[in-house]
Amino acid sequence: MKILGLTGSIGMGKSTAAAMLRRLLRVPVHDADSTVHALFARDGKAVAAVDAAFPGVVRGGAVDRAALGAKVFGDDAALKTLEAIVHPLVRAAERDFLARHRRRRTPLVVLDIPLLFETGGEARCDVVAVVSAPAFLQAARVLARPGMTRARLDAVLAKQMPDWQKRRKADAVIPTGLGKGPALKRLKALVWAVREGKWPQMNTDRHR
Ligand SMILES: CC(C)(COP(=O)(O)OP(=O)(O)OC[C@H]1O[C@@H](n2cnc3c(N)ncnc32)[C@H](O)[C@@H]1O)[C@@H](O)C(=O)NCCC(=O)NCCS
Ligand SMILES: Nc1ncnc2c1ncn2[C@@H]1O[C@H](COP(=O)(O)OP(=O)(O)OP(=O)(O)O)[C@@H](O)[C@H]1O
Repeated sequence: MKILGLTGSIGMGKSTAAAMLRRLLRVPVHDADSTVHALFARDGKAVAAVDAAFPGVVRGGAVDRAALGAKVFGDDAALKTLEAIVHPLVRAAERDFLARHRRRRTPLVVLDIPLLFETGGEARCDVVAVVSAPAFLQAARVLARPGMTRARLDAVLAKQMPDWQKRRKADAVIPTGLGKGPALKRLKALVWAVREGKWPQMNTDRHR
């Protein structure tokens, strides 16, 4: 089974690319962000631990993500505490997903992980694709979200590897600044190449 890692900085179009892979190209996708959302929902596995570490952010039995985000982006120690709670649970869900698809002999799966390079996740992938768009488009997309401010965007960006570095480490770059058609075309070509074993044309930087 081949594992394609999908990553990209905030607002670069990762969720859109993941939806294309899943719905249009029929590749099973494991989405780290939605795993986190499930862990934080009512009865989610991380609710009690988050409540203990960040009093006041659990409301009605679920984690208020906006309130938690306001506490952790800009406070390195708090973000580390949160990551220590969340990341092992996300990894466990990912392991279950991979084991299920290995049993089914699925030829190709996607791991959609926002912090793939930041957490060394490329070691678990055969090929890594990065979604990327110019910074002005990224900012416009993110600032259009309700409750988002320039300061919050800067605080998140400060905790992520810069886009240029991700592009340099990736095996493939999916442009998302040119519209959905070109992004889908590139994803389609990539999926075909990985399935056929015509990839990777190894990016040696990644393996140094
Ligand atoms: C702080 C939280 C509650 C904010 O939730 P919210 O729904 O408002 O935002 P969302 O999850 O969509 O993230 C917004 C952007 O921030 C980025 N981001 C999220 N967590 C981190 C982090 N630990 N470091 C850097 N960037 C991050 C995401 O990639 C995304 O681009 C949430 O992001 C979270 O729990 N983060 C810690 C867990 C984590 O590391 N998740 C990343 C993938 S496992
Ligand atoms: N290929 C594309 N062409 C045009 N618009 C796009 C493309 N990909 C994404 N977008 C738009 O950019 C915005 C952000 O996309 P998306 O939610 O997929 O980003 P993301 O990387 O998942 O963000 P985050 O990491 O913050 O969750 C959305 O409004 C989406 O419609």
